[in-house]
Formats: sequence, C-alpha cells, structure tokens
Amino acid sequence: MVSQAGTVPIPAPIPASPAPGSGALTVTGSELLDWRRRLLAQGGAASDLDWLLDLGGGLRWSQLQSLWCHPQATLRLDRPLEALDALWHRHRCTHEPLQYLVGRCPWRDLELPVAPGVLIPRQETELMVDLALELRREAPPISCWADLGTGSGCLAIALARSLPASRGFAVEVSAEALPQARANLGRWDLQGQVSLLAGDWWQPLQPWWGGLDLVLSNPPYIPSATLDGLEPVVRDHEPHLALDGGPDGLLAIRSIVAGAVQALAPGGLLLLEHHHDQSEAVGELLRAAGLERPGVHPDLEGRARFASAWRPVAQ
Ligand SMILES: C[S@@+](CC[C@H](N)C(=O)[O-])C[C@H]1O[C@@H](n2cnc3c(N)ncnc32)[C@H](O)[C@@H]1O
Repeated sequence: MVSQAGTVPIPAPIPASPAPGSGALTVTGSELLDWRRRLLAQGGAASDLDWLLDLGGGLRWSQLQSLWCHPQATLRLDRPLEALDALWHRHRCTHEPLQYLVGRCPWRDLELPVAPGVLIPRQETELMVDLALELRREAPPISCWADLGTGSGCLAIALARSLPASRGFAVEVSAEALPQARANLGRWDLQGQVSLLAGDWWQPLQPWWGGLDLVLSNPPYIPSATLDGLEPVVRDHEPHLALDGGPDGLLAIRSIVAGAVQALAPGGLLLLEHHHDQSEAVGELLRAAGLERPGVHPDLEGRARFASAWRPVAQ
C-alpha cells in the first residue's frame, strides 16, 4: 500500500543485524525494481531474491508488488541495496542458505535466529506441534514433555508457547546448536519453562524417565548415501549431524524408539518426523518396541511424514 505522501510504509523492524556495507537506505520503487531486474538477469530464482528483500531488506512481498503500480514511491530498507547485493552474490556463488546470511528463518509465527551449525527449521516440521496437541486432545493434560534433537529450539519454543503451564525439556548433542537453542529459548523468555539438556537422545532425561507425557522428535533421517545427492545449499552448508540418519536413515529413529517405552509416562505419546519412504519401517519399529496405537500422518503434500505411538497405560 502506498501512503498519501507516496512512501511505501515498511513495517518495522527487522531486529537488525548490523547492515554490512554502506549506502542509502532510502530508494525509489523504480531504483529497486531496476536493481531486482539486473540481479535476476544474472540468474537465480525470483522467489529467493524476494525472500531476501523481505527478510534481509524489510520489504514485504505485498509492498514489492505495489511498486509495479507506484514506481515513484520511495521506501526505506533495513539494509542498503549494496549490502543486499553482496548477500545475494554470496548466496549465488557459495550456495550459502539465505537464512544463514540474514541470520533468521520464519517458522510458524516465529522469526527464529539461525546460524551455520544449526538446521534451518523446515515447513513440514511446523505441523508437528498442532499434530501432537490434536493427538493428545482426549488424553490427560500434558504436564511434562521433551523435544529430542532440538536444533534451533523451534519445536520446543512452539510447544512451550502452546502449553504455558507445562514443563519442557529440549535435548541436543551438537556443541554448535546448543548455544543457538539456548539463545532462542531466552529470546522468547522460556528459560524457566524449558530446560536445555546436552547429550544423546534419552540419556540426559534419565531423571524424568517414566514421566514424559509427550515426546517430539525430528531426528536426522536421511540415508547416508543420499546426502551427496542433496542440493549444495543443504549438503554443503547444513550440519550433517542434523541430516545423516546412517545407512538406512533409521539409526537415530531406532535409538529414540528403543528408549520410548521406558522414558514415556504410561499413556504418553511419541511423535516422530521421518523421510517420505520410511513410514512402514518406522511403524514396525514402534510396534516391535511395545508401543501401541501406531499412527501415520501426512505432510501438506499428503506424504506420510510423521509417525506416532503411545506407551500402553498398564505396563
Ligand atoms: C533434523 S534436526 C532437527 C532440528 C530441529 N528439531 C528442527 O526440527 O529444526 C536433528 C537434530 O538432532 C540433533 N542430534 C543428532 N544426533 C543427536 C543425538 N544423538 N542426541 C541428541 N540430538 C542429536 C542434531 O544436532 C539436530 O539438531
């Protein structure tokens, strides 16, 4: 929308990382559209560049669209075009994910700080929180839960915000991810509600074994041999500890499922994300471990991407 004064209102504040480079923060619509045209002529996807303009420059997509009709409007960016240019160039040359370059990733209703060494939270994972709450709708209230392999802390933060009266645990083994998860939990003021525990899957949760009403995990599940075939933006920059699920992709899932009967509370729920072709194998692991009512849940494209199962109440 263009204001009376002909200035496109840029909503505030991208919590600004200091803008690299120098240059004017105020540009006209036509300057910006020329700049965009020039960059795209050199290659790259328009959707990626517009993402950078949004998250890196503070220019929402709808505001960009309005410039086609109002190229004379002036607007204020969070970073000068020279700095955005430099980030785009770096992304195109090195395949570094834009999320790492701007230091943030939109996920559910959050803008999560992310950095190399931490998995960039994925869209499909957004579904896990609502799925878990829906599955538990008829069950007793959740008082204690855990997120295994918390990475940026995305699932733990979203779950804690949805269940403010609960106690949560976020487990992570990566020395690079732990400080990011700690900072992100602090950013949403959740340190008192969610304890961040360093270690291997269930091990740091030992004092709470038998008392966890809900455990979520998006573990590494990509078969090792497949990693080389991933897009360079993922393969060369995201942490393999977060991706590599061993020879058949099920190494981490096996460990998590194996500990679930002991660690979940009676009647507790385990919910896992997995690769699109692992649904059957994960279901078998859940049944073989003594969990009951295994469930298969689709992502937004209808592919089976989540598995759930319950610890029997009487055991
Ligand atoms: C696929 S990522 C998920 C991160 C985050 N939960 C998300 O959904 O974006 C898997 C996470 O598990 C962590 N991880 C790998 N092995 C682990 C282990 N043995 N114990 C605890 N966490 C582990 C990785 O460091 C990574 O952060």
